Amino acid sequence: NHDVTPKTHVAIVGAGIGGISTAYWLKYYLNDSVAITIYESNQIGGRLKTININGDEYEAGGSIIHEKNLYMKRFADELGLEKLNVPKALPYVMTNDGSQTLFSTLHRYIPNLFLVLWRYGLDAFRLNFWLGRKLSNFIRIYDYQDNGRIFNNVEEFLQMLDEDFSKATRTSFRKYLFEHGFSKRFIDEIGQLATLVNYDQSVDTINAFPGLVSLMAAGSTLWHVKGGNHLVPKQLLERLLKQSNVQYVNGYVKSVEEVHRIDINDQGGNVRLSYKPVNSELVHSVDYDHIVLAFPLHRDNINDFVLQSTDLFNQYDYRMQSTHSNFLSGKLNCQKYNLTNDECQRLNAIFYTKSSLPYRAVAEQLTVNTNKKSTNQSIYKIFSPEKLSSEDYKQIFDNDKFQLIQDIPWLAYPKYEYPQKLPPIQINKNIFYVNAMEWSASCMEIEAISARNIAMMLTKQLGFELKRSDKHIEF
Ligand SMILES: CC(C)=CCC/C(C)=C/CC/C(C)=C/CSC[C@H](N)C(=O)O
Repeated sequence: NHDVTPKTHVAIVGAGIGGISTAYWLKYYLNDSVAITIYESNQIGGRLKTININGDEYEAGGSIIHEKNLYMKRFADELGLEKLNVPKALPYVMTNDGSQTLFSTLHRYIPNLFLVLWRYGLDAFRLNFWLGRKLSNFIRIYDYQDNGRIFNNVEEFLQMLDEDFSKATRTSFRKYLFEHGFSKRFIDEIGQLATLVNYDQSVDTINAFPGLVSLMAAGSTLWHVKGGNHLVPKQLLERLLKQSNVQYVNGYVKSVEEVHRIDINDQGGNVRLSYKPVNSELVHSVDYDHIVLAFPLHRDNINDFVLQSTDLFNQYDYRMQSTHSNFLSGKLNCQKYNLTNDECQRLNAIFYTKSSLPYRAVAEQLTVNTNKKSTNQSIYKIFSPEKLSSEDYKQIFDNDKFQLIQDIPWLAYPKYEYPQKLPPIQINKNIFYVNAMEWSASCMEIEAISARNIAMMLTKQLGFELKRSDKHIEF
């Protein structure tokens, strides 16, 4: 019933996948009893974005989704967005520092499975079996959430799925894999490749939970949204805005603070949000019942943002990992790997396992619309922790046969450590923090899981029944 006056007013700060899916789940549970205002100073989609090169779009932010990521799948299906599988068998070379090949899937006649078995022996088999079991434990989350189970902090989330997930946050990925019986070669190559490519950290510095998520991303069926993953938050927002009591404000939120009301009859909100619309210098203040922070709080932004619990954040040094996505056209230098012309033509990616190198991986890009390479020229994306020089590019491409199209620096994900300090999901009674969960491991699905959990916490706190999952929200 759209005439019902909302009982609670919620502000969501951030229109990335975390913020928009929080709005989705809040509407799912509270429908007309909630009024939502979403604030964003930048583009909708946050770290989900594409880049246009000569009329073709390529993923420039979060790019892959696992086949068992059921919330991302649900969103795409409800929006009628097409899911395109990431091709599995694209040939690649793995090298330590570019001077020699450690492993390659370029062989025309020997199946990759044999190559893997030859190099990694039984580790390759055990990995599949073991990861499969870990994945079954992870996907328990969907049943738990469908049945109304809430977790109050990140540690509880990990514990309820698999006790080993929580232990994993306290140890290095190298030690964890070693203790689970994997060989040094497997750890130095497969483990290292997975964590460097997905989180720009080595097996020695990252803790084992994001390590596991990286391995999940390296060895499974993955997909992306046709047209770009950012279409999920963008189109969800468009649909939500057609509902009653959902608003969007293009403004920069400067602060969020609790309001202490002296008069108990004073019915104003509990938390005050101050913001500056993007095209104005005027600061406005609005009171809300609840505020959901849907962007990462870290040591470089926490003090710009007045939050009474900053102490809680300052005592831990939460940092983000800065990453550059460099888009180039060019021709790879294949001589280093003794490849024939034909092999060089087929080569899709080079992965480097030496973490002190200035770059992590170079891969030819597929357009987000066709899932195919550009017909005009080869477009490559190189991940690097710092800005690259032309000398660096010359190590990868044939002589001067390359052109830098764009270097996109971004704060891509948290910098993980062990033991991992995990921020609170509920900062105080009325302020929630969706991105706390990305300090377990950062990916779209974990944001959507976190969003549902917060919507459930709020629904319960307001005294409403949590409905059992009946699959679809009605728009
Ligand atoms: C921990 C276990 C057993 C399962 C995790 C399941 C899961 C959440 C899989 C997601 C894997 C994935 C697609 C990770 C992406 S990592 C960040 C990446 N660089 C990106 O493009 O988003």
